[in-house]
Amino acid sequence: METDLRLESSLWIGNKRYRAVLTGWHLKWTEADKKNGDKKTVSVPVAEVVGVENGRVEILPQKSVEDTDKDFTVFYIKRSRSRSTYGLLWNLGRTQFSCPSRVLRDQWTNHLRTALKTHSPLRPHRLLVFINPFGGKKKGREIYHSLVAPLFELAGISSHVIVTERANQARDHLLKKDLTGFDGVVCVGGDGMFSEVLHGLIGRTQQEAGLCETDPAVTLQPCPLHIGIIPAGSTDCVCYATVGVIDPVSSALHIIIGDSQPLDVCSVHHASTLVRYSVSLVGYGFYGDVLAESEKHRWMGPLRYDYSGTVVYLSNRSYAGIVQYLPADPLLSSPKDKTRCLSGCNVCSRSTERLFPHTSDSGSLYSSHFSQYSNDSEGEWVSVEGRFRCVSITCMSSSCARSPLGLSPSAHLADGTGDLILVWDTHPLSFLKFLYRHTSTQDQFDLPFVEVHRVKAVRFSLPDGREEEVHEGIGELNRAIGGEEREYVDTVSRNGSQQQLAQSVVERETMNEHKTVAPILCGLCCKKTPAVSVWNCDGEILPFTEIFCRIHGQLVRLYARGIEDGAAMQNCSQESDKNKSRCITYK
Ligand SMILES: Nc1ncnc2c1ncn2[C@@H]1O[C@H](COP(=O)(O)OP(=O)(O)OP(=O)(O)O)[C@@H](O)[C@H]1O
Ligand SMILES: CCCCCCCCCCCCC/C=C/[C@@H](O)[C@H](CO)NC(C)=O
Ligand SMILES: [Ca+2]
Repeated sequence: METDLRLESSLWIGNKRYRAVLTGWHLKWTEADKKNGDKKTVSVPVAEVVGVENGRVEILPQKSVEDTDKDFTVFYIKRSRSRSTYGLLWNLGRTQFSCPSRVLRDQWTNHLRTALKTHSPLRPHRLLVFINPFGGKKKGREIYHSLVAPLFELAGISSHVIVTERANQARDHLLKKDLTGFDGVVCVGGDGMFSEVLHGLIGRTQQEAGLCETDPAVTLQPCPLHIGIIPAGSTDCVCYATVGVIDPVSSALHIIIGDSQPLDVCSVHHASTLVRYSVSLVGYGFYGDVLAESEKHRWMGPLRYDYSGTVVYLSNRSYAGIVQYLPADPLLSSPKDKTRCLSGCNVCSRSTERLFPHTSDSGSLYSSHFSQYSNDSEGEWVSVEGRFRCVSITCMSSSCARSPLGLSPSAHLADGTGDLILVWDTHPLSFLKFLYRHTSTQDQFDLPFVEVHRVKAVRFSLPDGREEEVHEGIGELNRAIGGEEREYVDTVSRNGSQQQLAQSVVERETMNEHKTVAPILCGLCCKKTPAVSVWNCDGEILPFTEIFCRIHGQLVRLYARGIEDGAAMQNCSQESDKNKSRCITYK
């Protein structure tokens, strides 16, 4: 294969002559009329070529084509460091080559296109795109049409675009409609929009596999379709933690080249109900209260979280609870080992082998069942009880612009575990120190009132009698402010079979808002600390307090590759001559 695709000739860029070589894996060009020592080689991996066009072509900010018959243009990925974040920005690099003849030009474009097909098997051909026109700063449509669609067109990807008209439209579409022919699903929006796609795809996959999602002991089937995220929300935590930057062009390029990042998913259950799935934060106490408070101030846009964080901090609350957890194998990794899960992470790669032992490559992953849960039951549960400022479970670092290293900086995207962070009740200033450390590089776990455990499952319950106390409190408050009593659990019909799914607070517009914000109102207006908080599940409020969480290793795959280590890529420029050419594109 390698020899078939090899092509070598002189090509011109402007008025300079280059020796260009296509080896199958790389396209390289070296200035020809320079002394050996001054020769610089640019090397682009074929896997990072975005498209090849005849003529002299430009795409962004506007498409322009000069249709000459001896020229061709190669578009590829070019990295640059982002000033504000840890990861690398991906931009569209472009080089226009001139050939001595049309025949040679056609040979180059044909060889390059064949090399692309051969070496990038996961590149999508057809995508289903959901745009939330109201997410974040309400720029989803503009972002997609001006920055993303031209790149998809260049890469030959056809997209079916749906601009949503209501919450949960994307989830319902994925649960019920024909998905034949699509390679992946793209969401343009924030974490809430991603969550819709996550629920739709996981639900659809289990439905087709005949598996019951409500049973926490069931080994769920990994989803066959990849998910792409074009960030256009308020927090965009999932995008930040899996790509390292919030940048629609970088994300579009990861989708185009068919990057593949497995992701752990936490299923949250109450009694015999599946409540929701989460990939980032399942948080009780501070993070739940901040979310409930922020829902009242949606009109503030992304700023609502800062405002609500301050209000909730000042209300100085802690909550009683019993936390039980099933520790993960401490020999594999630790949340305090100060490592970071970066692109090509060894801990995650070894987990793939452990979770899917019968598969040597990711392609056959979807046909395998993993027996993780039966192993889980061999572990010993640990139980703690007391008053907590917050209890958080996160399957990944949950980094975002507010917290660049995240809630748990050493958490892994795809190791089949989550990190349980217990913040015991403490003095308000000590808690502020804990919160502040999220925004810096200081260790938020190096505090006497904070514990962190790597876990496979967690159960949270209230001390005896508290659950009734809560419901009475909320009921009384509702009666006082004119709210209605209503059951939270919704019944969703899927393919004729009735399946219980806790109602998402995405549908909060149609819900009794007083119920979800009742504890907050209690705290602020009635000057009485509520007995319970609410759970924040990836930005949605859960309708239950007592929950059971289980981590499902690598249940979905994103068009991403984890965070590329900017510092390591930068060091490439100091590499030995042998590696230098490989590194030039990283500068
Ligand atoms: N057309 C629509 N009208 C109203 N709500 C919608 C619509 N489309 C999607 N939604 C819902 O809007 C919610 C918020 O959207 P999204 O996540 O895109 O933005 P965000 O909340 O600003 O960002 P983040 O979740 O990152 O904080 C989602 O939970 C989604 O279900
Ligand atoms: C007194 C001011 C307090 C400032 C607190 C700073 C701490 C920042 C920690 C941010 C963690 C965000 C975790 C991500 C959660 C997402 O899943 C979710 C959905 O987008 N976002 C939110 C805000 O709940
Ligand atoms: Ca994990």
